[in-house]
Amino acid sequence: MSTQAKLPPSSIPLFTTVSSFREWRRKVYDERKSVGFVATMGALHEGHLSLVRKSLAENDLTVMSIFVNPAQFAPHEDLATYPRTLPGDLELLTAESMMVVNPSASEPITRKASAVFLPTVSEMYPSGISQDTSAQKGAFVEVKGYGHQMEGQSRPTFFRGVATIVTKLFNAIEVSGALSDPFSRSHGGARQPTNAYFGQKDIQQALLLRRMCKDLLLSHPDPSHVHIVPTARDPTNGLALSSRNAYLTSDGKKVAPTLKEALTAAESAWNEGLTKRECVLRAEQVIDAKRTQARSEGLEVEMRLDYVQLNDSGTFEVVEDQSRRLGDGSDPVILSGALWVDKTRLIDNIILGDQSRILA
Ligand SMILES: Nc1ncnc2c1ncn2[C@@H]1O[C@H](COP(=O)(O)OP(=O)(O)OP(=O)(O)O)[C@@H](O)[C@H]1O
Ligand SMILES: CC(C)(CO)[C@@H](O)C(=O)[O-]
Ligand code: BAL
Repeated sequence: MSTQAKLPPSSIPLFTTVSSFREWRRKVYDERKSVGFVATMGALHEGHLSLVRKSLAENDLTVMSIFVNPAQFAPHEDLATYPRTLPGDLELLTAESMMVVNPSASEPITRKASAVFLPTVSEMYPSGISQDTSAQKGAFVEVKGYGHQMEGQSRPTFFRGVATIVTKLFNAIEVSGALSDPFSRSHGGARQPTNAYFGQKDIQQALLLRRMCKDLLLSHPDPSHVHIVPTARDPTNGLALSSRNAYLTSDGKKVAPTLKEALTAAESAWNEGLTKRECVLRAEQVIDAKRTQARSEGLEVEMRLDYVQLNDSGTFEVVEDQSRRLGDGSDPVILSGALWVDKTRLIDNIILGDQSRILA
């Protein structure tokens, strides 16, 4: 099944071309299997594995893609140095298994990941890909009006790159199932994955992708099959797990949890009824205090706050004050932030209001 000589050994089938992947997908379509899809850039950690576990629990089969997508990195960003750890990733994924009770079988069955899609850059971008958007050729997907706030303010070309690659990945898993087929109808046509799983850590990305599925009238997944899974954290200090945490120095690791602490302080301020400005001030105070402490302890680390923001989770528009009431049936508010620790950019968020309206 493996189509590339240099791939590490793997008991999970690996596919590097769209055609070989689709062949596999067609076969499982014919076998009437539901498929869960977890898109990643590799360098796997517990956060990725939490998405895999949810998919294993909810689908017959689980597929992961590992692809470091050049189009979502700006020219000055870390495409060249992004951690690439395929052998370790495959070991972690292979170790994941889940017992599930299948009503049609007498014994519980064990589910494991069923396939990994590892395309090359030229497979995903047949017209080539430049990180300079003005030099790009080919088709791209933009979700207008939802990509310039929060992360998009600091990374203006990021969401265009993400929306484009995720559309391609969804399409790569397409099979031409007959829409008249009853199984196909109940699974939205079986042309794209049954369920897709994204992490809350990248909340704007996940919500924007839901919006994209809605606006492009995608049926597989339709927006209700785009699931958002809570952020997995380091249990000792609350730091959101992230592949880029691997860049942190030992001093950097000591201050990295400050972002979550700052957001928690802002959350308390919000719960006291304060305005956005006051909430942001609280967060900044936490970071300033940690910077002072780090200096006094002789840590060699620089911290620079990129932003702390409050945004409506439906529109992404900035929420200025409590006149935007929670609990009145309206969309929750996202309290999010980005912090540079030396050259590592950390992001995190807290959902204010009814999380169940977003996480599912
Ligand atoms: N801590 C986490 N908890 C839950 N999901 C996560 C976590 N970290 C990443 N994910 C999700 O895993 C998927 C793949 O993410 P990706 O491969 O970019 O990893 P990452 O750790 O977010 O990397 P980076 O450091 O580049 O942000 C995304 O849907 C992302 O939101
Ligand atoms: C969704 C994604 C795999 C697209 O490249 C990436 O942005 C990520 O890993 O979060
Ligand atoms: N986890 C989001 C991918 C990125 O920052 O490029």
